[in-house]
Amino acid sequence: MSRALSERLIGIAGAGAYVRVDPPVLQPADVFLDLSGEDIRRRLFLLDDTGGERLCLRPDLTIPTALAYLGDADRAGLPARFAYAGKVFRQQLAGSTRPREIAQVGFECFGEVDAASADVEILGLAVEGVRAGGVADARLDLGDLGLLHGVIDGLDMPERWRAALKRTFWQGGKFRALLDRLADGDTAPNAADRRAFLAALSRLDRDAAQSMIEGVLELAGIPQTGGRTPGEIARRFLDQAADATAEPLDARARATIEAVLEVDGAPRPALDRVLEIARGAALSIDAAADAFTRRLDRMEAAGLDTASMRFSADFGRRLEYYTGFMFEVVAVRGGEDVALAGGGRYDRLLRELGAEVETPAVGCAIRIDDLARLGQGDWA
Ligand SMILES: N[C@@H](Cc1c[nH]c[nH+]1)C(=O)O
Repeated sequence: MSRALSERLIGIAGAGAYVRVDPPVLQPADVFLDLSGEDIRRRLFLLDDTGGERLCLRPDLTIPTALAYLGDADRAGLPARFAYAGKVFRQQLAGSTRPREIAQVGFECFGEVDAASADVEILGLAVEGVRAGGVADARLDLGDLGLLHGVIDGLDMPERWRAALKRTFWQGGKFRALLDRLADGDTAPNAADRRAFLAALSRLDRDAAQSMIEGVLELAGIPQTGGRTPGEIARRFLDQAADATAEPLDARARATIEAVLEVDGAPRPALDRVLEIARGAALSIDAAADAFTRRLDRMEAAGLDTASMRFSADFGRRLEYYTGFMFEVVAVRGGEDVALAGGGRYDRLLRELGAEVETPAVGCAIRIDDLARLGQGDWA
């Protein structure tokens, strides 16, 4: 890891504005299993402490920074800004050439009520950081969960489906398979048998069915698969049972979601297109659209050229704690996109970690090794 580059980037936040933190590499695993999403949880390096505690190597520094903030009684509830430099650890699939150890410099801003200005402050640090690392031709990709959630929340469907759509909207094939299942039902070859089984399950008392399935899994010696506990697997079974007997997703609702997710391009015209689709489906997403516009106004006031940015409604990141604005700073080399920095807004995470008051948050991380490799500077 290029220490010189890390130090230089930490410095761009300005002396004193961001407090430097250095959270432990070993973290309690459960928090990450619960809050960072399925993709990261499959990539966790898990370890058992002899004391019985389940630990992991930190897969990111946002959650450890939030935990450090919440652990400091003098600070909790007050706005605070933190900077860090360190490695995160993620398992890679067999054959992947992606690194397991990733050096990051990051910035987190907690408790700032002016969301648009905090978003732009963080975006500005990422852009400036990448430029300071010697990459001057990076592109900015933007996403916004607010718009998509506004649309999904306005459509008629069970709450569980909304949550599933929000979790998978950026995952291409997996998302299409989910839409197919919600709209057409289960069409797998053994669908009739599965349906009969799931329908029988859905008639049982939920708690009794849950403990029965958990019992079967434990009896079969399946303690945990793909990072899921028997309890979670049982819950998913029961959810599928409920889905199998629910009214299918309406064709118009499906078409609306698909049309929104196709929107891609410069942010202002893209927003107009999303609004047009929402209006056509009699949905009101004014609050999300206003927040989006306010943020663009702030970006322009800060001297950023929004017309050259690329908004995609299906832009998503692997981490599931994001709740609104998301972005990546991307360089193209040899025809390949290399994401040098990324981040976004995560307004629920601190509450989920135990904060006593609403604590909006936004942050970003810059990937140091890729930046040092691509940049013009001599950072070795
Ligand atoms: N932790 C995220 C970046 C981020 C910081 N804050 C919010 N997001 C990552 O590893 O990509």
